[in-house]
Parts: sequence; C-alpha cells; structure tokens
Amino acid sequence: MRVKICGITQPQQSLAIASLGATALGFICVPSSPRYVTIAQIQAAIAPLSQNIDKIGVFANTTIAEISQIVTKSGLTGIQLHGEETPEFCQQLRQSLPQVEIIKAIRVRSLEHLQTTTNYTDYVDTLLLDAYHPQQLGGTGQTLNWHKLNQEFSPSLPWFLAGGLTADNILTALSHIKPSGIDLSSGVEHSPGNKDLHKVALLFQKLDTR
Ligand SMILES: O=C(O)c1ccccc1NCC(=O)[C@H](O)[C@H](O)COP(=O)(O)O
Repeated sequence: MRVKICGITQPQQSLAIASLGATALGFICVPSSPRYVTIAQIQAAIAPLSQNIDKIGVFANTTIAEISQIVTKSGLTGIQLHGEETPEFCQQLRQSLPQVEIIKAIRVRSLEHLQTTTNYTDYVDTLLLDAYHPQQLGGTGQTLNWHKLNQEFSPSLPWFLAGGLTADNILTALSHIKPSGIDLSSGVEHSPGNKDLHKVALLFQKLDTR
C-alpha cells in the first residue's frame, strides 16, 4: 500500500520520513496554505531522496503554465489537484506533462458527490478522497465516514484515502475500507508543516502490525 505524508516543509524531515517507510511525500504549492513551500524548498527536500519515492506537488485552482513551471524546476514526479479542476483541465494537463502522475483529489461533500469521480477516470492516474471543509482546501484533520464510503465507492482507478488519518485511527479506517494508498498530514504533525517524527514512526509501527 502506498503511504503519502503530505505537507512537508522542512528539508531535513523529508529523508527521515522516507526512511520510516513513506512511499510518497507531498509538497503544498498553494500559496494560501500554512504548509506552502517554494521551488527552492522543494528542491532541497527532494535532493536527498531516492528515485523510488514519489514526490507530489499539491496544487489548487491554478494554471497549467504555473504547474508546469514548478514541476519542471523542482523535480516533482506527480501532481495532486486539490481544487475545482475539471476533467478537461486534467486532460490538458496530461497532454502538457505526459510523464507525470496526476492525482485528482475530491473533497467529498456527500456520498452522491462521489459520482463525480467517474468523470475523471480517463484523464488522471489516481484519485484521492479527502474530507470537505467549507473554509479550508486541505490538511483539515476531518475524517470521512469510512464505513459508508466502503459501501458506496468502488472506483476503477487506484485511490488514496485522506482526511484526518492518524496513528490512532488508521487501523480502524483500514478495517472498514481498502484503499490503494493512504495520505496523512495534520495527524502526524506538531503544527502546520512541522511533522512529528514520533507520530510518523508510530503510524508505520501500526501499519506493520496488520
Ligand atoms: O495541507 C494543506 O495545507 C493543503 C492546502 C491546500 C490544498 C491541499 C492541502 N493539503 C492536501 C493534502 O494532501 C492533505 O494531506 C489532505 O488534505 C489530508 O489532510 P489531513 O486531514 O490533515 O490529514
């Protein structure tokens, strides 16, 4: 199972988190976020990582030109779209950056809203389900209803479960639902952008006991 730790801001924490077992690290490229990082910060965080770690830039409601510039300059291997990007936008992005993994995040307002994921199937590689919050785009710490999700969601693409996951609740979440990957941010940090390596280690200990 893929494990993505998102919202890394400190270069020295990226290698430590990868060494603990993360398969992907996420870097927030949304300027309004307290976890926002510049191209130079991403370059510094990525430099010590091995090639097999996925380096995902998180974007929201920006342009293809902006995404392309940041991805190319920083060395990111994947893009997570966390805003209101349409399937047509994803299709154009794929044409611009064909070698880069595209992950479309859906902030789930209601179970009916899950239907929209089918519109993206032909244009993205991976889906990510996150909890909806009216004021915040991501990193909210809010959880989804895993039991109901399991009953309603059976996508044809690989997908990440996100939203309020922690070392304390991860085994409960995975007892209800079997995503291809999990994505954590605020549940493994001291404060926005400052990851708590103890909580990250605890997460991997829990995952090892499955
Ligand atoms: O984390 C942010 O600050 C953020 C800002 C704007 C768009 C997306 C953002 N985060 C996206 C993520 O991938 C988080 O990992 C995801 O929302 C889960 O967060 P959490 O509930 O804190 O685990």
